[in-house]
Amino acid sequence: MQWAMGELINHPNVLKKLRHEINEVVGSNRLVRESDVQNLPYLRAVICETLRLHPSSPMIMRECAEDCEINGFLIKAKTRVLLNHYAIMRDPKSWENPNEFFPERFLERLEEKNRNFGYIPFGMGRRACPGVSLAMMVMPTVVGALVQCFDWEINEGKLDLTVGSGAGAEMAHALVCYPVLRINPFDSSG
Ligand code: HEM
Repeated sequence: MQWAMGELINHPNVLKKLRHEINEVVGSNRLVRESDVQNLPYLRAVICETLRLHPSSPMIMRECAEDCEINGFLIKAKTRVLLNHYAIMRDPKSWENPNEFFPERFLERLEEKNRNFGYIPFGMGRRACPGVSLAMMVMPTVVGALVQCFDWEINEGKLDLTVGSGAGAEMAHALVCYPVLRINPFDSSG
């Protein structure tokens, strides 16, 4: 979620478009709810694009159950294979301008990308993440509420969103931003 907020702050046009969608669908008299998520395609696209660029598990591991051949390479049984999600989801063969934060790409043709294993922030197969439904409900709701209720100020012109060198590909620099109240959906007097 901090990557989503960082990308939104660095892409004011995306933030504006997202806020417009939330204003249209939810309005300002109540907070974004989980049940709104299905009616907020651009919000979902923002979360999908964030997970593409910043998967929380950039690498996963598998152990071969039996000898197999992949692209002409013999992989012996019991070999441990690392899958690089981070690289797969930035592969220029699957993604146009792969390093660019562009949520619109998820408004169409997502299924096709899934089938080609080009988009796997939650892994794939029988050990894929069982928390995907919960995550894809909670993250949009929280990010949606943060965008709905607050403007976000930062110290300099742009945030430094360099990816850190750790195995979790976390932020190299802590996200520092300041909320400024826009609307208070709990304020019945307004
Ligand atoms: C943005 C949120 C999340 C992301 C990006 C994520 C991503 C992943 C990934 C990539 C894996 C490895 C899948 C594989 O090996 O193919 C995984 C496994 C797992 N995740 Fe998540 N996850 C998220 C949230 C959650 C939540 C909310 C829960 C539980 C409430 C959860 C529970 C698990 C469990 C139990 C596994 C191990 C599954 C297994 O080995 O069979 N995850 N997750």
